[in-house]
Amino acid sequence: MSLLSVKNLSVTLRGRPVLRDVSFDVGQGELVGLIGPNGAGKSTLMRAALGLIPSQGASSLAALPRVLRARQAAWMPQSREIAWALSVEALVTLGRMPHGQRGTVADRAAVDAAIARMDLDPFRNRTATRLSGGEQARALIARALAQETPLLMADEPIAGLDPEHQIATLDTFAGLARDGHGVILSLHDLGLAARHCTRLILLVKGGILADGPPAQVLTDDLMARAFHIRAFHADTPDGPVFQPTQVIR
Ligand SMILES: Nc1ncnc2c1ncn2[C@@H]1O[C@H](COP(=O)(O)OP(=O)(O)OP(=O)(O)O)[C@@H](O)[C@H]1O
Repeated sequence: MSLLSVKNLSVTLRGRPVLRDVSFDVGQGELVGLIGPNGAGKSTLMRAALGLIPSQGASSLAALPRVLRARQAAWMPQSREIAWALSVEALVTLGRMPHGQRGTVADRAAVDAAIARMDLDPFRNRTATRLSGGEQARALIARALAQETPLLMADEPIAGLDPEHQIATLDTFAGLARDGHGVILSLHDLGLAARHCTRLILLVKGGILADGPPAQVLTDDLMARAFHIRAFHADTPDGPVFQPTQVIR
């Protein structure tokens, strides 16, 4: 079942085309990594697909009324600002708002599960604005998890996390996908993308250059064209290893 369908999505910002005719579908069980150079349009694509900025073309999510959209997709933007001095538990509980936030057993279970999944039990009663950058990021991911939506979209969710929590967060997202959710996240770490994502969409200059399983996207040719890099890759008993090694000029 398709959880998001984007057709010929285009965005122009201040008179400049930033996204051109982008089309793709995301279904249950997919962990989709959106990769591409700085400025390729990854954030713009997610924001347009969510209906947060004006666009041409069609997005099944953007077409939904706001409350239904918030029940369909949780969103973690790139900016990590937490405005209010709430406890971590209160912040995560905000994720239940699209469901009515009535403090039901289901609400409390979702909040508890999200806090545990993001390893935040020791921080539960701490003021979120007084946590470190990575801890705040984990609290915001927990808020998105507590929303319990079919689709989760996150803009660079693992940037700034330590290696343990980067891997644990991607394992959590992979687990959600295995449970039948869809996950779309932008990320710059191609090694982690290779290991954890079921599919990669490579965006360059506002258009899709490649879309498929990691092994079909992280090729020498596409890496040279998109990023001007060469990389070492190998299949190991622990899974694929992909390490960018040098810039090609
Ligand atoms: N509000 C805006 N007004 C004008 N141009 C913008 C605006 N926001 C983004 N852009 C431009 O749109 C392009 C795509 O930006 P976007 O943030 O989507 O890229 P990205 O792939 O997410 O980049 P990064 O990897 O650096 O986060 C960039 O060239 C950027 O300068």
